[in-house]
Amino acid sequence: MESSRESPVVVVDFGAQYAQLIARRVRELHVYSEIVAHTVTAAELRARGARAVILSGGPKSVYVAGAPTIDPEIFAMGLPILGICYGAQLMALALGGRVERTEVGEYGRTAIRQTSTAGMLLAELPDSFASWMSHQDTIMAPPAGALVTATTEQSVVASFEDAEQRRYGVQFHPEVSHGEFGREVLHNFLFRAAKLEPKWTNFSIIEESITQIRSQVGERNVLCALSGGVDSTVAAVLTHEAVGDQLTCVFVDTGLLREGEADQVVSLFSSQFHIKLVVIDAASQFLSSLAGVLDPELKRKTIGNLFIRTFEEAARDIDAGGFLVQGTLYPDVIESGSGSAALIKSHHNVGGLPDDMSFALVEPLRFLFKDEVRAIGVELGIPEEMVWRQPFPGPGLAVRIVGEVTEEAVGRVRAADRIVREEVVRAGLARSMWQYFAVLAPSLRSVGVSGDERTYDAPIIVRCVDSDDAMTADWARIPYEILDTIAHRIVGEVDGVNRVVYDITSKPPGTIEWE
Ligand SMILES: Nc1ncnc2c1ncn2[C@@H]1O[C@H](COP(=O)(O)OP(=O)(O)OP(=O)(O)O)[C@@H](O)[C@H]1O
Ligand SMILES: O=c1[nH]c(=O)c2[nH+]cn([C@@H]3O[C@H](COP(=O)(O)O)[C@@H](O)[C@H]3O)c2[nH]1
Ligand SMILES: NC(=O)CC[C@H](N)C(=O)O
Ligand SMILES: [Mg+2]
Repeated sequence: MESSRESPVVVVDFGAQYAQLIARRVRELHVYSEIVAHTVTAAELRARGARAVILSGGPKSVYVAGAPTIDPEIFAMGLPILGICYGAQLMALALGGRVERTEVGEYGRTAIRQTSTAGMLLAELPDSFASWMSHQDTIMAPPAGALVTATTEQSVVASFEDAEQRRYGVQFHPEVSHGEFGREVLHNFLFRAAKLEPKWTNFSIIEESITQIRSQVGERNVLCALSGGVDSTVAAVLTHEAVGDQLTCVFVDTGLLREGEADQVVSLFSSQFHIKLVVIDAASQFLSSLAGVLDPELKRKTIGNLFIRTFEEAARDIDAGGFLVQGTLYPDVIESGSGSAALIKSHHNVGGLPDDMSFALVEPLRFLFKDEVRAIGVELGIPEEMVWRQPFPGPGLAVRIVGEVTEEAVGRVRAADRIVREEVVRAGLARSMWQYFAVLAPSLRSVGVSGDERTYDAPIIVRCVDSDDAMTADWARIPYEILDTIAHRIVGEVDGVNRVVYDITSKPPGTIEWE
């Protein structure tokens, strides 16, 4: 059976972090997919021509009052349904199974074991593999009549299926890049269980974006917030293709950048592109506005505000037409708490924007993930060193200081960051890791001894992670000798630091940055 824009696989969103990722994975398997809110009715699904339904994860617990539910008629439509995490829990609850809060949650890599060979969803997969989990609640009994096809140490029911009713559920997340065989699980659902055909082909994102920018901007001038990172560089190049010289890029030196960053960005950008670039030094405003700010959300909002006020000032100078291009990606949007998704952190360029902002936003990458943007960057001929630069957040070193941002703290974390980068590059590991950096916890002091003297100083946390899209991440297994060199250099070269620790938390349950 074909799936097209007229007959999609519908992802029902319960406030998931990963709903967009599910739809993307389905489309990558050449089946058209779109997302709807959990308030969708059976009649609406019928009207949309839905061919199959995927119920997403979500932050709530299915058994609490007010938790999002679904029109029960959807289960009676005869459509193939796959529940993922919250979605699977909801199916269990609605269809005669049982869900309970357990004492031990499962977060990140989790070994899963098949308990039946009769199932379709895990067909042709190894008996045991590493799934990726993010849950506290557990399905104790599957829907009535369903077969339990896998378990883990903590999950009585890690997957279930009822082939006759065409209902399938997984506690793990096949859509994230960190688990093994996720693609195969979705493949089995779409092609074995739902019997769809892989006929849909993706549109050209580059062509569509250029057309879209042109029609949004028209003849007016436009300003682009340029950080030198891959997202804003791609956004700038797409906009330049669309409206040429109507574009001016603005790079803000926030005083929260890495060592040498401002000069490097400006010289690399100017040497590669013929696009107008304005540089604004706003370091003293950023530092003074952050004085006394301890709360990470307030910090992020303060920074988001300042960025916009800085762009507004720049816009007055260059007669910008009221448009601001940003390299916003989907993770920035979802983590900032869009729709029914929980707020994880306000990214400065989304949740950190002031309410009274006068710009209309131009965000060609808003529904994409970084690995997709990198692929576009390569296609646009953007140099490798820009495409593969490690991501650096707009709020910069401010979210790598756990506590107040002072000039002294910025100096310390900047020096430690330089050491981490130098050693990672020297070891030839830069390209293999997603991000590698230092975090300073100035108020968490510990006792040390150096040169026979007592010290009472702050620790530096070294954070190196592997990821494809920042939605999930794992700590990088970098060789001990490199960690050892980094640690020695940091305590030897950075003032006020007497201890170095390595962060071995995956995302989930951690995030990549500390604030
Ligand atoms: N220093 C800056 N000056 C101007 N704009 C900025 C600056 N830092 C961030 N931005 C804007 O905020 C957006 C989001 O920042 P983000 O760090 O997510 O993307 P990026 O810097 O383009 O890419 P990367 O994630 O690879 O660092 C950027 O795309 C850019 O539009
Ligand atoms: O431009 C940005 N503005 C922000 O406010 C922001 N917060 C986090 N990040 C980056 O986003 C990715 C996911 O971060 P977390 O796992 O810490 O949520 C990681 O790559 C982070 O470095 C940001 N980028
Ligand atoms: N990722 C999810 O869907 C989580 C579901 C639910 N909130 C739990 O903790 O079990
Ligand atoms: Mg950046």
